[in-house]
Amino acid sequence: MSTEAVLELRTVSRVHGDGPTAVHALRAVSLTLRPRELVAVMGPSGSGKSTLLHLAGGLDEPSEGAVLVEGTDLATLDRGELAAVRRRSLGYVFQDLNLIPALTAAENVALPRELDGVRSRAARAEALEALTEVGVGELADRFPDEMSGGQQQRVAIARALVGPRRLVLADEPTGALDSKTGEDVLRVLRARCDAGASGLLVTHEARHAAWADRVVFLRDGALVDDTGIAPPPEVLLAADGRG
Ligand SMILES: Nc1ncnc2c1ncn2[C@@H]1O[C@H](COP(=O)(O)OP(=O)(O)OP(=O)(O)O)[C@@H](O)[C@H]1O
Repeated sequence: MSTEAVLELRTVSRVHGDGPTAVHALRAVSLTLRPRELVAVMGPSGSGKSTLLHLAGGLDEPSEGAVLVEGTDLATLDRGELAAVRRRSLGYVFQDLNLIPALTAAENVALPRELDGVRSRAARAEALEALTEVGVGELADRFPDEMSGGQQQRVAIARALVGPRRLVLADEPTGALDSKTGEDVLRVLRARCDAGASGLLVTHEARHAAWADRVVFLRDGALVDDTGIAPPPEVLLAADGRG
């Protein structure tokens, strides 16, 4: 297994606007994710967590610094190439799931693969595999409104993981799920990282961050700890009991 960084942020800053009203959403953040690593990002509201995730996923561009996905600086890519990296290497799980209501679970999961040129029969097979991996294989032919919130969330994770993607970006993926279902979703994410992917997980909850290998903290756009040495005590306690 390669130990090359799957994601590397090199002294990345993001400033919105300019002059006295400029907002420094991120300040000189450096962060490296290696294969199999799940890193949690915590910090108060407005500290820059979503901005970090958007930059990592090529949905936003840094004002300074560089974002590298599997060794490629995203700034060197044209629009088409960036779109291809986003489809092939990256998976997103956001709070609003963005499942397409008119498509079944399997069709939702297969869609990004078909957009990437995979034949529909092969894309469906990949989708079934991804759905089975997250424990909802038997719901493949149901529509989103025929599933519970937790089941829909698993479908969204399957869609983020389908095919050869190696980097999963999750912004509060447990959203409004009850705590049991939320834990299940994190267990799936953890298992996927153990199987070779890398994950960046934004969360407000220390017990969710406990699933991560490392926890990094943002404050006013700056990383205040990237060592994992000094997370809050509750994170350490919870990590000990990780299932
Ligand atoms: N498009 C934008 N224009 C101006 N300011 C922005 C923009 N996007 C984000 N910001 C500002 O950048 C800062 C970081 O925002 P971000 O959404 O990354 O924080 P967050 O930690 O994810 O917050 P939350 O936990 O509330 O979701 C905030 O001050 C926010 O108001």
